[in-house]
Amino acid sequence: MEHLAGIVENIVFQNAEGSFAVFKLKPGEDRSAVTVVAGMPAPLIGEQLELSGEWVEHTKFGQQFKATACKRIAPTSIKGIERFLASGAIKGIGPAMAARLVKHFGLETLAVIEHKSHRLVEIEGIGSKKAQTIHEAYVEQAEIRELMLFLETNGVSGGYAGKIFAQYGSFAIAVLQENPYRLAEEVTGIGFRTADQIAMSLGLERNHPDRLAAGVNFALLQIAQAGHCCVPEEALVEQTAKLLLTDRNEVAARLKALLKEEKLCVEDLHGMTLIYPRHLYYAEKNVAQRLLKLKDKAKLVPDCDFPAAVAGWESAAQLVLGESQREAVISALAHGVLVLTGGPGTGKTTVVKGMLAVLEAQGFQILLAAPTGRAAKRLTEATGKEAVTVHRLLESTGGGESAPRFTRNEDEPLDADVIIIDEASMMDISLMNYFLRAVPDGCRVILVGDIDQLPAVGPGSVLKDIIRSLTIPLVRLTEVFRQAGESMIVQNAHRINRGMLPDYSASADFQFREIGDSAAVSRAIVALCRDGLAEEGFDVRREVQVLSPMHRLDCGVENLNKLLQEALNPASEDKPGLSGPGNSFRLGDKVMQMRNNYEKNVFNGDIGFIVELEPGKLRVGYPDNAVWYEKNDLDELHLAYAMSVHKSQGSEYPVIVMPLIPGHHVMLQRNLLYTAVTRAKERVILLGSKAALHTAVANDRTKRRYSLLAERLRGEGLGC
Ligand SMILES: Nc1ncnc2c1ncn2[C@@H]1O[C@H](COP(=O)(O)OP(=O)(O)OP(=O)(O)O)[C@@H](O)[C@H]1O
Repeated sequence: MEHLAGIVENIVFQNAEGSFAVFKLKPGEDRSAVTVVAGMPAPLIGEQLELSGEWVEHTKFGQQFKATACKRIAPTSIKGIERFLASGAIKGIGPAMAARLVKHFGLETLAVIEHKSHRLVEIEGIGSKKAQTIHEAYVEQAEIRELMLFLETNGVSGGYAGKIFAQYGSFAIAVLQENPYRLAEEVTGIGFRTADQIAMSLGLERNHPDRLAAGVNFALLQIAQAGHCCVPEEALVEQTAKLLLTDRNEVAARLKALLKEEKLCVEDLHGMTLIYPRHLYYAEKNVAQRLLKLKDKAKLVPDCDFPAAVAGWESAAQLVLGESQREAVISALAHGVLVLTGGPGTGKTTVVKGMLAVLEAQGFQILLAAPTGRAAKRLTEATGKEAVTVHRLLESTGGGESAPRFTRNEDEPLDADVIIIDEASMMDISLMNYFLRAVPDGCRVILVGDIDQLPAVGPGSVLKDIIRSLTIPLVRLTEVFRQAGESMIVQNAHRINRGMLPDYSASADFQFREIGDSAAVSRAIVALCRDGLAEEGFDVRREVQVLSPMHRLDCGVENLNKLLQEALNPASEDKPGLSGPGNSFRLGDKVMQMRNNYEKNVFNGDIGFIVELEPGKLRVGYPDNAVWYEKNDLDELHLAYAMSVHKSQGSEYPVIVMPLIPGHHVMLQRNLLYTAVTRAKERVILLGSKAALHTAVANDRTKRRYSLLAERLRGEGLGC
């Protein structure tokens, strides 16, 4: 083991995850800088480091010091102090100010900033307010550096320090020492594994009660992320024990204690014990309760001949409704809660227009909403009546993902007699709960959606469960009203839904391009977007959406995004860039918000473009607002040239391009292909192997999600 000490001169490279950096270190005034490679986040320029490691010879870059341990020391030389201050590490100090400070205070500069900040006013350009800001920024920075060191010593990337500091401030290290698992619950973007790494490094026992409890919660979180509201007890114990590498019996005993303390909830049904996280238990229970209540409590429509009212609208609209369509409009008048489902072109929007007309004629106050901004916009365009997102409807006012705050709730319900939600298949159990809590008694609720599409990304399969319960009035539209030949996309969507291969023989709007290997498919997708579709006049970044069934592999979302970014928005000297975990962003990039952020008022799946980029932060322009992201928030953003089919739900695009390759076999499912195809308005282009297409069409096995909503609606011995 060799040792090397010096001042960081500049950063050559750092990866987005903060786990690897290459930098130049100057070991002394008279020695030239050496290259250091280290598995850690990049240090600050001007920082003094003491490194341990070994000298290695790189075939291309020559001699380098490979550091395995790093100790950071506050800069001690005049030059080091100036470089450190000039690096931008302290808000309010740039290179010119750094030079002035060092010239005036010399080696004492950092001590003055920290302990005698009133003296800073001796420098031209610093008033007492600015002196205070500089002092605070320095102290905070010093604390963050200490926290970074603590994290790195415990085997965790120092890159998390900013987020952790933002949550706990000066108490951060104390919190981590007391119970590191709080990180997983309280700091967004930090999960169980990071917390566990710290705990293990601090010497916590494997079967410590805090660790077992955190493991159970993490396993439950993973289960919820897979779409379940609850999980059989044995499966939870098994998964937790595997995760923690501990004994099953100890996990089972800890789980029993958590249930006794009511930290988790439990339900016994048909000899099966199902465990819930608390919030999902109460959400499911409340959704069932509210639906049953609203179903029977609708304001009556007196003196109205329903069929005559509907016939009146048909003649006014010069349209003859199909039988099921008519039944749907009549049901909207007759029932408190109604589910309307059907595939593309079966007339859901037409029926919604009919419902609006007949319900408005009764003097009802009607609100329209959809789970995503794009779906709400489409509904507005189709009906001519303003529709908003469910979050906007409920007047979201911030809060975390697990505890959002809405102005509208049971105490301040929505002002409406009828609320119609489109794309309701995308509502997970939590959002449905928040929504139904805000619906006043007597108000009608109409849920419109296509149950053959993928279920919501979040937990539950609410719309399917409601239908499965057979307790809520339902109208299913099956007749396709779009003209045959008008759109092969709609015809093919229905073929796929029935398990038949799509017909791509003669139509330009539904194409299948057979390409053998996956790398060639990814290249073909890039060429199609950059050249083919662009030459045809499509605004590729806005009108074409590449979808993929998977995240990994050549044709997965991640790789396609990298290739498409390079092709559609290449790097150039005058285009600034910024790295986040997993993604490097450039001015002009198309990006997607990956989770609900109630503070910023942007939500999972929102798409925008980077409109401004400054050192350490960038701004994304969304259709309705523009939002700044600091470097710490960049894990919330992904490139969106390509996206998963799940994320595309609720949106429509002129052109959909999608790879279908055998390597994606676990995700080759009928409802996934169906969802992808129904996103396209003008053209679908599938590229890949026929075998993969056949597999996707034939595979209608969808995993049932654990949920007891249908059973609760049926009152099967469960409290609700
Ligand atoms: N009863 C009807 N008679 C004639 N045309 C109809 C009828 N119902 C719907 N259509 C027409 O069929 C087409 C599809 O209807 P609509 O847009 O309402 O369906 P949708 O289920 O909302 O479809 P998508 O999900 O694809 O948007 C439209 O052109 C509409 O005008």
